[in-house]
Amino acid sequence: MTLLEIKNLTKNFGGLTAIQNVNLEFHKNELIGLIGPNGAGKTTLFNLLTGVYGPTQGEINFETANKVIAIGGKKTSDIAELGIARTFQNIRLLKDMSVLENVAVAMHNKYGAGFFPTFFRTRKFYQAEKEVTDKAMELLKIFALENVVSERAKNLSYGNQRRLEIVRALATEPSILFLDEPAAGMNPNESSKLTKLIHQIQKDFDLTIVLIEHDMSVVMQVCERIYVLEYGKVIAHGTPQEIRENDKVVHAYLGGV
Ligand SMILES: Nc1ncnc2c1ncn2[C@@H]1O[C@H](COP(=O)(O)OP(=O)(O)OP(=O)(O)O)[C@@H](O)[C@H]1O
Repeated sequence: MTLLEIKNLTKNFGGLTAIQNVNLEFHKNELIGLIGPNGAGKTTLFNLLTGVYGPTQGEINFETANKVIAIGGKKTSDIAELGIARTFQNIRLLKDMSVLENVAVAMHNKYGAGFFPTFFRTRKFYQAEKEVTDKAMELLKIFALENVVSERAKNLSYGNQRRLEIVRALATEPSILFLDEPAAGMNPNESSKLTKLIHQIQKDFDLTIVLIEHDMSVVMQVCERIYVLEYGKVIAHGTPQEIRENDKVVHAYLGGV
């Protein structure tokens, strides 16, 4: 079943067309890879899907609560509220806050107790606070971060910062999660562990995950379907096996060598 559909999507930056007439769809509960050479338009596509940019042309339709909503050009916060979450290529954490606080802030909208209970510290306030902490701890455990909950985010290792970013995105209880190079900068062992974890959470949380990743072994291992972008266009789409054997893809990556 289609969760998110993109129709004839185009994004121009002045004279440069970063996304050109792209059509694609993401289904419920699948893990999709988005690959392509540097500058192909992968991050721009994520930015269009999460409201960082508005489209120059085209439609982005997202299904939620049995309704289809056009989200192209909507504000980032409105899109997040609909159940669309993401991580960034450059890690964006609240660096001076603790690991637990980072997750709690991300959950704030969903579990916030409101002004009155918060100001007067009512039972509802303490109940909401406990709910947030329990839920945050549950997620942090899955990502093996439960022993560093009091650390400031900036003091975590690079790999743990990346994992915390994913926890923050999951804390918003999304139905679709966009991960922009989650394993970038990790060593092969860390990267392989994270890949398995992403696969696991996609199943356990009934999530749709779209993954931008340069490491082909990662993409080929876990993704059910793959879209390949080059110069802002979809040049191929299919199963890992089909993509591996696609001449256009081989050409795009190897430059016809
Ligand atoms: N805000 C912007 N203003 C102008 N040009 C931009 C902007 N954002 C992206 N571009 C251009 O759009 C094209 C696509 O960039 P994008 O970052 O989406 O590619 P990418 O596939 O994510 O690349 P990489 O794998 O290197 O991260 C590039 O030519 C880039 O320079």
